[in-house]
Amino acid sequence: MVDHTYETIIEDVLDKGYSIIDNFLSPSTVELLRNDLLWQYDDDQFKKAAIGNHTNEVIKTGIRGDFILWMDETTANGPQQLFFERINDMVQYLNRTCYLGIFRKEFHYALYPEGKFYKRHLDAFQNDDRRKLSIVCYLNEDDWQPEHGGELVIYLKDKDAREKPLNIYPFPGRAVIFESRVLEHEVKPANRERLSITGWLKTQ
Ligand SMILES: O=C(O)CCC(=O)C(=O)O
Ligand SMILES: [Fe+2]
Repeated sequence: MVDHTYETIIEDVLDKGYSIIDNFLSPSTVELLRNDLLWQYDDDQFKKAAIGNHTNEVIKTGIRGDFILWMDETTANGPQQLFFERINDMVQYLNRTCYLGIFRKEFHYALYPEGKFYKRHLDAFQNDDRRKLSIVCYLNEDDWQPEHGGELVIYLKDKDAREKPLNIYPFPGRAVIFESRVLEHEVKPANRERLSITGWLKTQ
């Protein structure tokens, strides 16, 4: 059966390299995940995010200032299961219709304290290019406004190859999907805590 949301995602990513999907997660799922994130954060389960992967990771607060907690699907609690069901449904569709060959994924919760940011970067590692698609899902409060900041800026190119940044606000329920190896992006500081799930669909 044709799913219009997924078809739009596929078309967007092929055309433009990214897709923005509002209501990717329902308000009730966002609230459950937000409460779970905050509970785990208060329980000291998060660690300072590092740059690089397991073999060469370093903490550089001048580059990124968020705290993360990796999510394990095999031990997922109720809210996390809702999240993985949503992702798995999408991945199955992408694999079936586009032969994307995604059979691994990794996701983490992220909390950016007020004023923290993640400087311009690419999500693919120098020593590992298995990350194909990056996905960010925002878990912020319903009253998040543009003046709270915290934009995801993606650096697009216009048809003359001139750089054209696009600001995307982290509204709750919204997901942004983009090609990990292609699109440079950054997270601007917000004037309140900024909550999300970030992850990658991988080919191996
Ligand atoms: O939170 C976002 O909007 C993007 C996060 C990001 O770029 C990353 O974790 O690699
Ligand atoms: Fe990133």
